[in-house]
Amino acid sequence: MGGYGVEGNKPMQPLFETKQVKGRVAFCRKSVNVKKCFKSSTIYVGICLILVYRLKHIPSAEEHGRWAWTGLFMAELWFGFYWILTQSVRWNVIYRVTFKERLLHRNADKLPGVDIFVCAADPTIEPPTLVVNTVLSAMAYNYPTEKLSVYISDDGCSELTFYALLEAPHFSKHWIPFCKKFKVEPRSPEAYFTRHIDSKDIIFVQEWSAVKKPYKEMKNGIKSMVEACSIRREMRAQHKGFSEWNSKVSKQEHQSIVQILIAGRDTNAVDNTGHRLPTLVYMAREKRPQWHHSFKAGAINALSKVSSQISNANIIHSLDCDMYSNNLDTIKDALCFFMDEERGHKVSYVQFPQNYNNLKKNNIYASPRKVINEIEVAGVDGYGGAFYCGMGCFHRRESLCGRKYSKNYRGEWKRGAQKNAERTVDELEEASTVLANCSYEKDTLWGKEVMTASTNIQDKRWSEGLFQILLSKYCPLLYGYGKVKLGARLGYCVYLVWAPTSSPMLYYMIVPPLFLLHGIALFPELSCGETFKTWWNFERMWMMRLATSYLFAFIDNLTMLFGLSETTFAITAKVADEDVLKRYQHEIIEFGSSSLMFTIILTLALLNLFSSVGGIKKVVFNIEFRAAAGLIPHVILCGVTVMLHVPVYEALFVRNDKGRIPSSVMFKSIIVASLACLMPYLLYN
Ligand SMILES: O=c1ccn([C@@H]2O[C@H](COP(=O)(O)OP(=O)(O)O[C@H]3O[C@H](CO)[C@@H](O)[C@H](O)[C@H]3O)[C@@H](O)[C@H]2O)c(=O)[nH]1
Ligand SMILES: [Mn+2]
Repeated sequence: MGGYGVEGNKPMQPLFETKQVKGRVAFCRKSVNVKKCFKSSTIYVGICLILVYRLKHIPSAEEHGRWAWTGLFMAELWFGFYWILTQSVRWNVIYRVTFKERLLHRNADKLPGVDIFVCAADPTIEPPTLVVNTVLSAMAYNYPTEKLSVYISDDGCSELTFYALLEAPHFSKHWIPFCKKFKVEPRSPEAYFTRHIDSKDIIFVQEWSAVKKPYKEMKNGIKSMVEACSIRREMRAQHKGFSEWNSKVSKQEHQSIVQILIAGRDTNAVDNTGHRLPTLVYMAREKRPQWHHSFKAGAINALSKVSSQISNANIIHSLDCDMYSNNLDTIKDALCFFMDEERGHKVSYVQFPQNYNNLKKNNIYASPRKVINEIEVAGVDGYGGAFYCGMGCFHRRESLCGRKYSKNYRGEWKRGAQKNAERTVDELEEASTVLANCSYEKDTLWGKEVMTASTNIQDKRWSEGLFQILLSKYCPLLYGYGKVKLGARLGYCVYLVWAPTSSPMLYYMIVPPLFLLHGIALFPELSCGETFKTWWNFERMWMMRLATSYLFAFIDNLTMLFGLSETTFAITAKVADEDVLKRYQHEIIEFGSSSLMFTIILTLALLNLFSSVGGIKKVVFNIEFRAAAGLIPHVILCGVTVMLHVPVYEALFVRNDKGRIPSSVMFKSIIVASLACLMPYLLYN
């Protein structure tokens, strides 16, 4: 490229800029000041003092509680370590700003092709309407449609999902021009139409209704098909694709299917205003019981091969079937990073933050998204690190296919699928179907280089996968040594150690209450932004997550390590029944299932309740005040735990909706908690 980095005689302006969050300690975006710095130093000193105290006062071998004391020391050591990890991502938070006008000004004629992958896996928990909405949102991105291709991977191999996708081309003819004309946001029709519109512009209101009508028809059509659980005869006859679904096809076992629903170069595939529609492809990769399908990673892998035959775009963007971009220009934002003349070649992928749009004010389930997105991800970025979170990521196809970074390589943006210009749709389908076969990867590097990345299900799956990375040769602390800054490596570890952190937390929730009941002191004698509720909810959920999901993940990892079990991928449900939604609106937590998770939570809650009551009794009636004083911190610790668990007691004693704790869980927990309470008596009397 002639005159690289220079436009005319002036130096070229960058396509993105980096902004440092002012001050060094970004605990919270706005309040960055000396007070916070002071706070973190005090916490640090506090942690050190606790550890010193523990070491100096280890009970002698004859005294009670020596092992418990040592255990608490270990737990506190771990918490201290964890706290230091979390600090690493708070000292160098940066934000990136893009300049899309400059991008278009300099690259209008050489914008690259973009292949968007949408993954779906189960037609019951990921309803076809949901999938089709995500697909439509991707088709309607504000980007030249002839450069856009949307691929859907259906791991559920469901003809209902296929049917829903056949509807997408029709509706997109209304939807895409409407979006472009009125700069609609978000571009998922469902999300858009459920919003309240308040416009006096008559033309807009008319067109709004004119688009909503076919949307409703499409939605109802899909709904009735799903309810009937089968495709009507006359529908089947309309598309050759249905012939793939014969009696032998099941979710676990079937041949590969590739159907091009809109061929991008088909000049008849245009919207209502005569503009070309983006390419749309349905794929269900082959599944055979004897081949491991590697879950979502396997799906992405198959999609990248299939798409290489059809559109072969330089940029790959992946979305989960329940997600959509809330910004119409997301693609251009990503391109500002890839196409920056100075630094673009150093960028292998661009990850956008993932958010949920129905979080309530007090965030009852304490989704850590805000902290992750606004601080931790940006904090790791400050050290030159980047998270890959799955959906919402843009990759260079080349780096996804294993090309190694080289200082001088710039890549060629205008590539694309010219090689396919001569082939017919049938030929393309045939060629790419082979690529979605299980055996295609045999003895090749496909899929071997890709690591299978592995609410409660999500927490467990994540913490499990992350802990696996910690134990693997890719552990950032070691693998990144000399390549990535220490700050980033520590930052990655904040997540990787979720699962093992469950042990010290459980220890803290079980041992001190038991010793309190028995009157043995384990603590020194007493000498304590967002809504308070949000913070409080956060502490509660953090405790519960550690004690359940992360614990399960920890155990699963250990059993896997010893070859006793295999990786699984439990897909998160994307629909909730109305009752549940109503309770969620009122910020009431769900406990209404008899899973082991709730038994553990309730047992711990009861244990702490019993112990606090017993402990308070001891402190009040203890004649020797010095002995009682040592118990006061216990009472406080258990008291705080009890207060954190108030919603659990409510769900047990007060509530009578369907989200309350089932009696089977209650009985189990009472028995276990009572037995645990008797333990100190059995041990020490
Ligand atoms: O065998 C499978 C299993 C899952 N999926 C798809 O993978 C996506 C993620 O599954 P989901 O159950 O929704 O997981 P979440 O925990 O909600 O997803 C988060 O966590 C995943 C990793 O655990 C990331 O890949 C996602 O991008 C991220 O949003 C969904 O679109 C699924 O359809 C498949 O395609 N094949
Ligand atoms: Mn999901």
